[in-house]
Amino acid sequence: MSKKLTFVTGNVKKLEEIVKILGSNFPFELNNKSLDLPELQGEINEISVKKCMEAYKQLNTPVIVEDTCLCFNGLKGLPGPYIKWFLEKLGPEGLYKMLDGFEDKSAEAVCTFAYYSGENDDEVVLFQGRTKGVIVDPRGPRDFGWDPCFQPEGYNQTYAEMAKDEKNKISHRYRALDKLQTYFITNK
Ligand SMILES: O=c1[nH]c(=O)c2ncn([C@@H]3O[C@H](COP(=O)(O)OP(=O)(O)OP(=O)(O)O)[C@@H](O)[C@H]3O)c2[nH]1
Ligand SMILES: [Mg+2]
Repeated sequence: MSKKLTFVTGNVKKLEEIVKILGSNFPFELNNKSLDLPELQGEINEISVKKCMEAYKQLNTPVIVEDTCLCFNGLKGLPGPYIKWFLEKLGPEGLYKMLDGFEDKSAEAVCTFAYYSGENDDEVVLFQGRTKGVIVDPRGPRDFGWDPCFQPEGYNQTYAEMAKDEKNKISHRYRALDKLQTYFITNK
């Protein structure tokens, strides 16, 4: 019997990338449920665990959630998990300008998937992927969040300027999904 998992996100762009990256190489049926889950403050892993438990509480079925952070090294990791609100208020230009007074423009995109089966004795399992880069004056299409101001290390294009398939080969999300996929393939 194929196990059913529910991926909970309110973000269609995330979902689009996840479906593309996983392709047909995923051993379980993955449904999507769009809920805007409350996110508590704290460290990255703690936020993901709590978000996952909240999803389970609401749906009472095996769940996967994802949380994305954008950490500026010059700001000691901030905005990190709060990037959504900074992006919403400042846009990609504002994110770039935040680093005006800082020589260090380096950053890290961090993607954390959290899975909870709901079974007795099981705990939330985390899968994390990180991609290093620099924050630049925005370039490229505006269809996904802070992509225009994040230029991955070793590239001269921003995430937004790269072809989607190219981003999906090196992104924080790809790296996290790679671990998640391996876990589910070995724990079929
Ligand atoms: O340019 C981008 N490239 C990406 O690859 C990417 N991944 C996430 N984001 C944005 O960063 C914030 C994360 O917050 P977040 O993880 O809480 O997401 P969310 O609230 O939109 O969805 P969810 O929590 O329901 O899954 C939100 O503003 C997302 O739009 C990205 N922007
Ligand atoms: Mg969210």
